[in-house]
Amino acid sequence: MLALGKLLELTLAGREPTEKIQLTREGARLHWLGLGALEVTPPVGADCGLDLLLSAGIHGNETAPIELLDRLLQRIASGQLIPQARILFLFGNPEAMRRGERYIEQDINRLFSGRHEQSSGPEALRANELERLAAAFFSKTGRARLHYDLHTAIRASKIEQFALYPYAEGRKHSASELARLRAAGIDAVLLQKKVGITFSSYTYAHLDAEAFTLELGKARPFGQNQEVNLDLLEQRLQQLIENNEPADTRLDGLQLFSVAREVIKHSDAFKLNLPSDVENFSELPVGYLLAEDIAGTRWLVEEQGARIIFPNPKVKNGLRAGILIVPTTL
Ligand SMILES: O=C(O)CCC(=O)N[C@@H](CCC(=O)O)C(=O)O
Ligand SMILES: [Zn+2]
Repeated sequence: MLALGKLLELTLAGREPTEKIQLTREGARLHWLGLGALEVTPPVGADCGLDLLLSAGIHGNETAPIELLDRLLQRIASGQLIPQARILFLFGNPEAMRRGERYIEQDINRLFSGRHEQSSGPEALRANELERLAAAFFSKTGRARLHYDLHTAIRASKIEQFALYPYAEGRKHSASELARLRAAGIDAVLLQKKVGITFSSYTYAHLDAEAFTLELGKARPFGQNQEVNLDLLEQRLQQLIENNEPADTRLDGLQLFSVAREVIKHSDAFKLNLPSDVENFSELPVGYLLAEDIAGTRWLVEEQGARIIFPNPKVKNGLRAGILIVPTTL
């Protein structure tokens, strides 16, 4: 296998490879662009016109997707997988990955779409660099652009594998992208209703890519991901890379939700009225007092069929401490 196939090892060791560009025997080109960043170009004449950005490790302790990208890249570097798509592999937060932490100083996934400019520290610098790498990758015209930002969740989930589909003014969510996700084993999709500050929101709203955050199970340390079954997603990604994806337009069984409200923590007085082990997608009855905050602020559930995801009272003030979602249709 080519040495650049060991991007994960290089990233965790903080090492720069001696050779930055290598070619596989089949003519695919691997180009190391910087820490945790590698671009794959298909052999001459084999390019199907898809630009595929695959990122993981935006949160350093979410290791199952990092291991998945490592397997895919190793297969490309050893000639088992011959790419017909351009691919950018990104490991989001290398220092947090080394420490096995979600982040070092601040959540990098709240620093995109220019937010990093109002901030400082390692994550702000890295968010700027990731935006620059993604923008350069998606700068070629006339090509399909797709970004999957792979994550795992802090807590258990009633629906294990789901996606968040960002929002941009005047743009429609794509039914064929939803069908692609369904075939990849995704059971639910949350449609965002406003522009966000996450990595997938940036590539969707600013770089015109189809983009998703994929939540793939519960976060565990490296080597302990046996319970996270990524077989369907892995198979689908390989098919995308090799350009032999079966045409699949069915949405059968895919549950759709839309974001009703983001619960924002305003102060240290914020109190979330949920058990600490509550699962994502737990239903909340109308009238339930979900949270309380400074100056008598109360978050009462008003929506029929509401469910909670990502409840987290420990986030910094000003950030989202949970999302209330409701069932929807396209
Ligand atoms: O489990 C949790 O509470 C968080 C899991 C996670 O990291 N989710 C992403 C979702 C990104 C998005 O909204 O597209 C995040 O919170 O950054
Ligand atoms: Zn995450």
